[in-house]
Amino acid sequence: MSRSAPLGAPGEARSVLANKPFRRLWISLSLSSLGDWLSLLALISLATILTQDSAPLVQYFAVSGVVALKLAPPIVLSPLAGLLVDRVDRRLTMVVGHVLRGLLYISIPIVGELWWLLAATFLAEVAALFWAPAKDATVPGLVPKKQLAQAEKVSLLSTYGAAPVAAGLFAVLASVSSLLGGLIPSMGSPEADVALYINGVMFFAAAAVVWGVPVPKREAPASAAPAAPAPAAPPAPQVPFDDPNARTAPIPDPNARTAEIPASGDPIAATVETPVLPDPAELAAEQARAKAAAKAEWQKNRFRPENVLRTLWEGRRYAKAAPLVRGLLLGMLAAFAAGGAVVGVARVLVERLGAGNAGFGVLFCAVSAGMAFGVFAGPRVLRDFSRRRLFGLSIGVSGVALLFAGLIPDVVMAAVLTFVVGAGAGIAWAIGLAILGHEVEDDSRDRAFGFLHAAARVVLLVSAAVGPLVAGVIGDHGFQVGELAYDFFGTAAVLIIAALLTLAVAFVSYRQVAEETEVPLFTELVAALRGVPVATEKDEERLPGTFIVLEGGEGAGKSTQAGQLAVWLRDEGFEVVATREPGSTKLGMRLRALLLDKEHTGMSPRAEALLYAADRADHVGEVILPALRRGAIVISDRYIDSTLAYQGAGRELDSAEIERVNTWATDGLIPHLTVLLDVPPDEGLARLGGSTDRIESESAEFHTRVRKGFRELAERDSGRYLVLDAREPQEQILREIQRRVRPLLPDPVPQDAEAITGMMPIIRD
Ligand SMILES: Nc1ncnc2c1ncn2[C@@H]1O[C@H](COP(=O)(O)OP(=O)(O)OP(=O)(O)O)[C@@H](O)[C@H]1O
Ligand SMILES: Cc1cn([C@H]2C[C@H](O)[C@@H](COP(=O)(O)O)O2)c(=O)[nH]c1=O
Repeated sequence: MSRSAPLGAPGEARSVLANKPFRRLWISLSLSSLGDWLSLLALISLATILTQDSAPLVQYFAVSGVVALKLAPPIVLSPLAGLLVDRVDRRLTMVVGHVLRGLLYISIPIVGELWWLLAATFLAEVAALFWAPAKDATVPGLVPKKQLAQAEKVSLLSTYGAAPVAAGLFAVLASVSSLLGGLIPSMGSPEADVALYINGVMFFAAAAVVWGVPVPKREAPASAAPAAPAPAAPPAPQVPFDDPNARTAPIPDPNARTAEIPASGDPIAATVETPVLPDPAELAAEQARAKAAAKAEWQKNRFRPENVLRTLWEGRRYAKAAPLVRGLLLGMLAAFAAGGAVVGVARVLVERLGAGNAGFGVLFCAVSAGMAFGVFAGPRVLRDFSRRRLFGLSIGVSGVALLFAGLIPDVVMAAVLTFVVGAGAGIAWAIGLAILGHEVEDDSRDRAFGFLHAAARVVLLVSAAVGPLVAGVIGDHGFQVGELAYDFFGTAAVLIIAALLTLAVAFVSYRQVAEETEVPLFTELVAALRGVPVATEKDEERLPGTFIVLEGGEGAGKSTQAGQLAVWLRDEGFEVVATREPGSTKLGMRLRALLLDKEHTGMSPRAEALLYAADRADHVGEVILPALRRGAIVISDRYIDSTLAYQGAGRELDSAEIERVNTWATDGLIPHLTVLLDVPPDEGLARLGGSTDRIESESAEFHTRVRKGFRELAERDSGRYLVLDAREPQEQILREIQRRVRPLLPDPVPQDAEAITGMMPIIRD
């Protein structure tokens, strides 16, 4: 998954939903998502009710079984779906999947037996396995490429937004049924049954809606045509694949991300027609080439449903990644585990607290709404507080809330506290994704996010399924201390254990993720709560921006790298000011002309040093400091070290004096990072070609001294320098610079929280 663009204004969401075929698919998805969440609640609840007269351990096992059977199939069996999705009619797959699920859910309350509840849950999930990839493979054919990211986000929003809605609906159903149960005692509490019937109806409605989606016919990939047919050969037929039932005109799909294989299983058979060629051997060779090319193209483009286990296996190296990435992954997964523990034990917990299904709905609603709140509000909370610190802290807050939810046997408190658990997890998820997006290199970002999503699903499954088992093993206990009676439930013990583990992870990831700073945590927190900047001793420490300088001899590639770096950082969403010395201000331009004009050959070295310092003073005052105060990233092509190397080492002036003059000229502003591009002078000068200016035309000895001067400066202050061999390829140099720059960047918190929801792991659909 790429770091997708934010959903943007609601208008953009509307524009993708204005597309009627996609809107139908989305409505179908929303209905089935709502049904999915509702079924999770109803099934857990029904399993608890069906086992209420059995031993507590049986009840815990039943709940755990439902959770496992509901969440495991998409993880374990996803490769199966991949075998079929490119081979069968997608619309039919979606319709049949929905109808089957509807029938299965309706059958559960009719049969009314635990074994069938578990079996039907599993079968419904197997049916869902095929719907999801069929839907995913259909979207690119319905939506223009530029709206694909929006389509994906709209889908994810309705998938996750459905969770609190379903929980609220379930709580309302439970309240209504207990009200009616009070009036008509023989009625019992049929809310779980009713929820499953409603569920069935929702899936039937989803099937009816998706039946009307005009799943586009596909054209054969262009490369499937014979590569170079003889003039007499007819053009390759554009054989439409897919959907014999299509009732509407095929939608042309210039952006198709997917290619389909015909029913025969041979991607080529339908696309290569025998041209009339004079030489049969040549024709056969031609056809073989075309077939191989088309097959390669199909392989490249064919839709691949997510294979969770493979993604996990391929991404295992992230467990050994740098501490920062490791800390982020660990913390985000712990946040998910905390939420999973609540979901797993909530139903039995509320029963112990005497709240029943309504309480379960409220608790589920609280944790899912808390998570949604955290994800949306997280980036806006404590804007002046370090995101890296907030990451660990919010996991810690989740842990503390979970601890109290376990300790206080009260359903109202449990609802409030589980909301806090969800909110903390949501904030950590949002911040973690934003930081991870900047930490991981562009080319491995997709894999890192894929790994995170896959791991999050497994963690959720394990925590939600194992929680009830542990609760069953611990059992429920009552304590009597004098007059005081305290009921301690197995479910509460699970919450406490989960809380302690979450707190331990919060501590570890805080240490790995939070940057080292002299500002104490409490001071920063108080300042952020009051909305004032943290008071520090030195003025420059207050500058929120980042100052990066590129140095080196003539033709080393400074301007090239400065430009590339600026492009990358702007792409990452930062304000970047790319500048250079001498000559970035009005006065500086005149000074540059004076300094580089060969008319002034023989200028006194001190005058030369002072003119460069004058240019720098103006540059710092007019360009660099204002940008750093705004929080921008300033990239300067040359700075003080150039004077130390050229006028100090090159002209053999006293470097301490040069430093003093320049400290005064710049008010002591030093860069956060200086990248030295080291190149032998003759190679660098050869790159420039053409006419030379006053400094470039200095002697070879002069340039050799300059190079040596730069290298000595870097050795003296190696922590602030990155020295690179400027003879390496430009792309490699840029990668090295990016690697070094990443940790210096300000906290990347996107303004659009939707960008983060778009990165939630797909747990269902
Ligand atoms: N790594 C590299 N390998 C080969 N050529 C490069 C490399 N980097 C830049 N160049 C080429 O070298 C030439 C000089 O590059 P550039 O202008 O970026 O250098 P510079 O250090 O800014 O020069 P100046 O000394 O004028 O400030 C350009 O033609 C550029 O394309
Ligand atoms: C800042 C600074 C520069 N120089 C020299 C180095 C170069 O020859 C020119 C600047 O031109 P560029 O090719 O655009 O980099 O000026 C110097 O001698 N001292 C300095 O402080």
